[in-house]
Amino acid sequence: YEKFCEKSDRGDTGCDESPKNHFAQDENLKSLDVLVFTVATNETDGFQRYINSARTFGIEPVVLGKGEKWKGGQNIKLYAGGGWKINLLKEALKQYEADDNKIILFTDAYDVIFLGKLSEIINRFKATGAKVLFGAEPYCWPNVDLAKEYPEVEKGQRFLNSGLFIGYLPELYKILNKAELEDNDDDQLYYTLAYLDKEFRDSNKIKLDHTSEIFQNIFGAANDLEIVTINDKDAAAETYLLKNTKTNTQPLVVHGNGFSKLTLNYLSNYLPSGVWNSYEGCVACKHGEINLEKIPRATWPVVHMSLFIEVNTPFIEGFFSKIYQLEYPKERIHLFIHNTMKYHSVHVKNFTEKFGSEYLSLKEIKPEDGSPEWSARDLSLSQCLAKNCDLYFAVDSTAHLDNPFTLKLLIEQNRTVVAPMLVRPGKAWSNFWGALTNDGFYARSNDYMDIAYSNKRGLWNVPFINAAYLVNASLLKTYDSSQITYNLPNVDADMAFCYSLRKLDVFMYVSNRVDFGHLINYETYDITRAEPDMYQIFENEQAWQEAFIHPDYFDNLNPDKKNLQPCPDVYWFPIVSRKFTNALINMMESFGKWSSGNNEDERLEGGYEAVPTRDIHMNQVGWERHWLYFLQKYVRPLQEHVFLGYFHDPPKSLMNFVVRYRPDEQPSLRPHHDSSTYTINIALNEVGKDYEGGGCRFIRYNCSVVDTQIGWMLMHPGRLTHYHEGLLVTKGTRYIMIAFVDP
Ligand SMILES: O=C(O)CCC(=O)C(=O)O
Ligand SMILES: [Fe+2]
Repeated sequence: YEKFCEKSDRGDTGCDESPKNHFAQDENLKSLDVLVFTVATNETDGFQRYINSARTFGIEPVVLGKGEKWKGGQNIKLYAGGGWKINLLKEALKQYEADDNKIILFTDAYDVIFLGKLSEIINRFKATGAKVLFGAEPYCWPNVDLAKEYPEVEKGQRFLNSGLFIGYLPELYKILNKAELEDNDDDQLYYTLAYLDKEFRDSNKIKLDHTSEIFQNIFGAANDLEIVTINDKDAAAETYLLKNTKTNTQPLVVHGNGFSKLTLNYLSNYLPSGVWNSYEGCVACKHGEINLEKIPRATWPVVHMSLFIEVNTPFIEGFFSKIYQLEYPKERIHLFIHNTMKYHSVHVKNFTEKFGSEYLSLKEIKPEDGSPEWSARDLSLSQCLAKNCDLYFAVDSTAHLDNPFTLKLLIEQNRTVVAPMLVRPGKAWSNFWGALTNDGFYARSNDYMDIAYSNKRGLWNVPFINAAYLVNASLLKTYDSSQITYNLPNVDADMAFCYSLRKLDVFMYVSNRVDFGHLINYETYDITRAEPDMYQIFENEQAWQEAFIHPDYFDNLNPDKKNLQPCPDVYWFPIVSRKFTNALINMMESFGKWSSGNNEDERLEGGYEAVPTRDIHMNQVGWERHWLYFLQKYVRPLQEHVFLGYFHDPPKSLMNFVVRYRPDEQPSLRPHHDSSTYTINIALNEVGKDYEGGGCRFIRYNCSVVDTQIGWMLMHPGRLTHYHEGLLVTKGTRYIMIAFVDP
């Protein structure tokens, strides 16, 4: 399938296709009489990786079978191919028949990478004394019964693998012509029988690379392999080598045969040395990138953006606003929304009614439609094709794309499948898996934590992604809907999808080259509460702050900023957002059990309140822990900022409540001291609009704050100096949030 790089009608896309490797120059390459052959019908991700690794060392393999239909039989999944590979090679070598010194290196393509120079490969080959050398593996395949016919070995692997071999042309040619074989016969069996013919083996000096001097087949040997890091003081960056710790060798060609493809994918994040290093991050991820800025916006790829709301999700408004803020022309985006949650119908409606018409098209699947996740996801893939999309972009409601350039950057990355790395902040939970168990479930790779915490940045080939990812639609056009699907019995939709991609050897990349955003934790979300997002301060701190803290809050702490002081030692700060003030009022009014305003108060330890208000305590709505955390995290720093030298962490507060003043209920509060070291008093609604009158008067200073600002907080000492009263509310309802800190 095509990449944008190869689209001629897109003009100069800034594609950089050729890997450059400055330290791997092979000076001896030209003098070598070697030909490198491989077989590949399609330019898959694996093929691209193979070619890139070859070019790193200046190797240009001859690709046989390019563009043809695979004729190598059924066993493509287990071993890279069949007899067809042999017949292709035999045909290709015909033209060289008389050439005695010529050396032929054959490798599979999709699951192979080069780790070293061709001249070094030749040197090591010559040192073996073999005329033809095959790679070795621990399994006798495809015919186990032949195992006993193999010579015993002291060290290394005993059996032949046909994915990697090297030989002089005459001897190799003899092997290729030893017997007839059909295109769909097994190539490994063919070579095995040639090898097991002792007389033939000896006369043609056919050997196996038992100890992986050159060839490393991974299957069955993954535990023997280790990536070694070499920090050379004089080098610009560290180098990486593959080491076989069992044989103590450093192989030069590595083959992810059988079920070891994922191991090869892991290794190829670091190998060949130069694709990634800790100074520059990923070097290889620049290959094939495009630059959208070089293309007129009106011709930017058409994206089918599919949003999935499969769980009740905190901060869904934030989710939608980040989707809306993505830096991409909306007239190039088809929007598809699958919502299974009735609770979110109103949020979806708010978004689509306001912004839906800006998109190229809009399709919505509602909870009433009752379609299961996999079918909605499969449908969205086929919608993408029906709309002739260039790209498919899936985003789950738990994925907050904080970086507005996310979509654009992913497109520019220009990979078949790429996900922006998203994590639950401070947690190891992310939207990718570094490794898989044998039965396809989560396993942790060695580098998982380093990637999840962005200690290592790059573009990582991984076996599982979810929550947000971009798929090049040419992939969807290449395979049919039974091959790429979210529908698989007994597995959830994401796992089914990734399984289909793995089966097709499509690479899934996750990028943390920059910060893209974060994941929402939905596990404790309780939609039976009024304002459930308010209760998410612990689970989703970052989103909570974004939603509920005043946009100017952090400016309060700026040393150059003069904090407002409307009365002596009464400080005034913006602290919470309108979302917060609305939510807190709603929490209290939904609960509704306002106190009587009498002195008797059974909520208090002493049962008596000298200066009662009409109020509801935070613990009555199950929000006390949250409030105390808010005090510690957002209020305490302000206190330390203005009342110097007083430290009390965490702040204590027993009395935390919302007060309601009304002309016909309790309209004012008589002069009093608070039993606090300091008191905070947050205005929850708007004077002049929601009520008239009100405010707080500090009697000793004859100073009143009456022009209170919604979301702003007064902070004042509680005792002795700051004798105060609540002024009369003459109309409407006034709400304030009060806490007596450090009583
Ligand atoms: O109405 C005001 O702003 C003051 C309230 C107050 O002093 C209190 O609740 O202790
Ligand atoms: Fe007070």
